[in-house]
Amino acid sequence: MTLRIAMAQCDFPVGAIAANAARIVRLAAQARDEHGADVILFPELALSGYPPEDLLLRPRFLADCEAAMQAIASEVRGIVAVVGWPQAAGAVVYNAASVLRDGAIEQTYRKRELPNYAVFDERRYFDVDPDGEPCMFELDGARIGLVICEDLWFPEPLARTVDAGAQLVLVPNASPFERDKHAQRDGLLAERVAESGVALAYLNTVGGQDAVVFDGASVIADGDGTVHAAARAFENHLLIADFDPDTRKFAPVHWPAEDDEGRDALAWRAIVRGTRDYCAKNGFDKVWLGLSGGLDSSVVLAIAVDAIGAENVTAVRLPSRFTADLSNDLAAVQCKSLGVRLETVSIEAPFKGFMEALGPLFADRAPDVAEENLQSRSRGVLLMALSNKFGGLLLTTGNKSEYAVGYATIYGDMCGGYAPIKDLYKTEVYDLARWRNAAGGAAPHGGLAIPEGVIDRPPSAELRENQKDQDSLPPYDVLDAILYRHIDQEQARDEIVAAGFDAATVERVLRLVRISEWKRHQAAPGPKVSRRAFGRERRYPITNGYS
Ligand SMILES: Nc1ncnc2c1ncn2[C@@H]1O[C@H](COP(=O)(O)OP(=O)(O)OC[C@H]2O[C@@H]([n+]3cccc(C(=O)O)c3)[C@H](O)[C@@H]2O)[C@@H](O)[C@H]1O
Ligand SMILES: Nc1ncnc2c1ncn2[C@@H]1O[C@H](COP(=O)(O)OP(=O)(O)OP(=O)(O)O)[C@@H](O)[C@H]1O
Ligand SMILES: NC(=O)CC[C@H](N)C(=O)O
Repeated sequence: MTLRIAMAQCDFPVGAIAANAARIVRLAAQARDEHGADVILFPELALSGYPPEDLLLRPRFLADCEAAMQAIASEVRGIVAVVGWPQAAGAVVYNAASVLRDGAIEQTYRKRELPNYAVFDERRYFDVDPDGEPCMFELDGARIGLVICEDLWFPEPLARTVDAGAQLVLVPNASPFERDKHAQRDGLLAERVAESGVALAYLNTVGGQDAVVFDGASVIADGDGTVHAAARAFENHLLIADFDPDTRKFAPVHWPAEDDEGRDALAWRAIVRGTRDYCAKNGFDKVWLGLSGGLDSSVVLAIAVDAIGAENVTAVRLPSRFTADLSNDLAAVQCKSLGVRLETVSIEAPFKGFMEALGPLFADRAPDVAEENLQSRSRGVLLMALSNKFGGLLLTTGNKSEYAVGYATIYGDMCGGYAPIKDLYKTEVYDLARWRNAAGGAAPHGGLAIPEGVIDRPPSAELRENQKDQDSLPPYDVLDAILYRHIDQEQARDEIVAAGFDAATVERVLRLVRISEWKRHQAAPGPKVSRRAFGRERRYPITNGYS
């Protein structure tokens, strides 16, 4: 006899306890009534959303979770539901998942391995129960175990569960997307199954939460080591599979599978989903951005259109005396291709106003970065005013290379609430632009989503005559290679130089990274796609005597 397993690869927003509880009850009923499921699995901390961060320090929040769990349990009948939630027990809190059956909480498992690296902070909030037992329950004669996310990354929790007799282990997860993580997860599942012979149902949550995006991409693995195709990433699905306890094999029933579109496709979809969810969950139905005719804003425009639709995006050209005609033309071409409303507001008048006001103080000092940044700040002021007047979120367009070396004007082009390409080095922005044009779907009104001319022209901030990024920075392929070694791989100066990079260039780049830490601390959040994103994953002191 086979068991029908439902897996709710869905978005459970952080803090939305009542809405999440209602959704859990609704999905359990749907799995039972529409699909004849015997058991439904929900993601890690589905009730509170993941990660709830310091909400977990509020006793009232924890009490509300407890009350909601009791209410959910009372409604679950005719199906077993496994629901993740933060369980307070006296002064400690556990990252827990409970087995709900026949209107009651039958048992509760407490996570044993608490991740405390990268974006994870679980030891700040949760305890490990020293007396914690493996979780096992029976369903129609099958023996089903339960471990939670990081537990699977160590052999011991699964081994204990298998020793207790499990034939199938359910694994609720909150595992954020990063490039190449799918292969890493597949490898992990294959390794654990090879060690244990147990079948695994690995369910991941989905959706953007501030600077992380959960990709779903849930996986089932048979007891003989066969890892089935992952479920479609970044999409909500009530997944259904049948499990045969005798053979320990799965048969997918409703399992929209991920196409192998490659790394760039996944990164694009992560950023699009992160941008869409940030807007929706924070109450924005439209966005603004300054569109310069350069690569960064052009790519951010295409992302915004894919995320929330062209009709909800307004691009603004903000030309100055240094803006090339080509810049204005390319911005117009792109907006036409994508069907985006384009406004134009010259910054000459506000810039002159600032210069007049400052004239007596600046006196006869030669023009320098102060005048350059005033142009950028004029743009920031105008864009924020538009967002204030008409509503909507201002997207900021900086990339990882710029954030790394501080090549952006604070309170200028860094204005804005969300930074979609913050975790892409400039060379990766090029890659994604080319991928979007080649494989990301046609522009609705002809032409390319990102005009070829934007990709071909040399990057420029256009804050002075004939300015090019390469006047101030090494070529981006060199810069990004150094930054990748230093930031993503934590290599020191000597290691980077030993790899063949010019010593003076390396020193200059590393110095720029160090002195721009303060800018990053004030920067808008953006979706993590790399293994080492700025923000909570790379926490450096601003005031720092170590070079
Ligand atoms: N440790 C620290 N803690 C707190 N504040 C600190 C600080 N160090 C400097 N500062 C402050 O920061 C100021 C300098 O930072 P900031 O004003 O950003 O100016 P800054 O970093 O000097 O210049 C911005 C750079 O970004 C380039 N750029 C590239 C691409 C686009 C754009 C654009 O705007 O469109 C600009 C632009 O060409 C220029 O090279 C200092 O005057 C000082 O007030
Ligand atoms: N003329 C302009 N009109 C509207 N926005 C502008 C203009 N110039 C700059 N901006 C805004 O400032 C941001 C920073 O400029 P930056 O030069 O770093 O990026 P870019 O022009 O989009 O790309 P690239 O660096 O490849 O030229 C732009 O992305 C855009 O949002
Ligand atoms: N929430 C968790 O325990 C996640 C940790 C895990 N290593 C992952 O990213 O998949």
